Amino acid sequence: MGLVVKDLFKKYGDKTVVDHISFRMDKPGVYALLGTNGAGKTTSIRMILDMLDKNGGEVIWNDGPLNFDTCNIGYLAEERGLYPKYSLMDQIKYFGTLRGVSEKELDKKIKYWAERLKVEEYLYPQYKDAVTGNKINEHGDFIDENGKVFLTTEKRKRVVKKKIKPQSPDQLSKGNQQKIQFLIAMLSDPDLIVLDEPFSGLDPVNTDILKNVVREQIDAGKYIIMSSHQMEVVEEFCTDITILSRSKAVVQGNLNDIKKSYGRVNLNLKCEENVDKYINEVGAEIVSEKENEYKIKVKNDEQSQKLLKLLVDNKVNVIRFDLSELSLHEIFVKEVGADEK
Ligand SMILES: Nc1ncnc2c1ncn2[C@@H]1O[C@H](COP(=O)(O)OP(=O)(O)OP(=O)(O)O)[C@@H](O)[C@H]1O
Repeated sequence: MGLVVKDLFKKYGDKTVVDHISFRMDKPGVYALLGTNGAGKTTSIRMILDMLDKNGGEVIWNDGPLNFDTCNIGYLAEERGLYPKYSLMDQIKYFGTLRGVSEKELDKKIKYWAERLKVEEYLYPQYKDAVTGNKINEHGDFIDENGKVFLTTEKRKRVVKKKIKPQSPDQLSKGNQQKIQFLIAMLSDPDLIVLDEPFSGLDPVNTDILKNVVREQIDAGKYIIMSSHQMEVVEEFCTDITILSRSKAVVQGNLNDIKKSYGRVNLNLKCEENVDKYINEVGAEIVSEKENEYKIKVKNDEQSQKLLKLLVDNKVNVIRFDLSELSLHEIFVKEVGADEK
């Protein structure tokens, strides 16, 4: 069981845009496909999903070729894919049916995901009191932003309902369109979830909503491929990565192993006095310093231990001596930055 991507190759005219990319997912989890703009992530994803012809390579899902017939796929594309003028609900139902969700199931699933992603107000009729403009439920009770009743119809003198129509995609913000497309991707309860820039355009609250859903899907044993420029978010989820640069894989493998291979080279040091001279003596690099609190780049463990010994021997009061590995962001910049110059 799993996904195998072998030797993917794509050319447009003379230009190679995906140059022999291979990776595999033997178990559920998140695989991150990272890279600079134009590195070939979206093209790779489309070839993996059999939405774009390849010039070479193959993609295998559970011992057979991968496509929308052989695998229950949920795909969130990078670009907006909704028809601007048609009703959102009609489109969601249309795409849900295309993905094989039965009509009976569809309404329940849409309702569930609309609640989870907090997009109900764009999909279902909303009611307002025509006199006060206050939000009311279908019985005429006053409700707050979370739909909680705070004044019942019995206690109110009169009820004047005004129905607000659900919206069409062109009336939605970029982030809400993104959430609707994510909702569509999740309708079939997919086994393979492919998210191309899932967090782009989302505010921190909605980013958290989506992160929670991703966590849940990981726990449910789903295979997830994620492409993103937001390294901190990807780092939270992924176990394995490929970093693409100019169509080629420049870094690939298990993220922990990759981090280990660079060593613990980030040192946060806090002392009770200025220790520039000791840091310079061992040849480490001061990245920043504020009130005797240093961010330092060391070459290796030997250099950091030498510094610690020097501080202790000279009776410096050390408040913090904290070594850590490179972040994914730093690895990305290190590997791809040189290529881009
Ligand atoms: N239909 C096409 N015809 C010609 N070139 C194309 C076509 N589609 C993509 N490309 C080129 O292929 C390369 C890879 O594009 P792709 O969209 O896969 O990059 P990406 O890594 O997803 O970038 P981004 O992070 O900016 O979305 C780019 O140089 C792009 O210009």
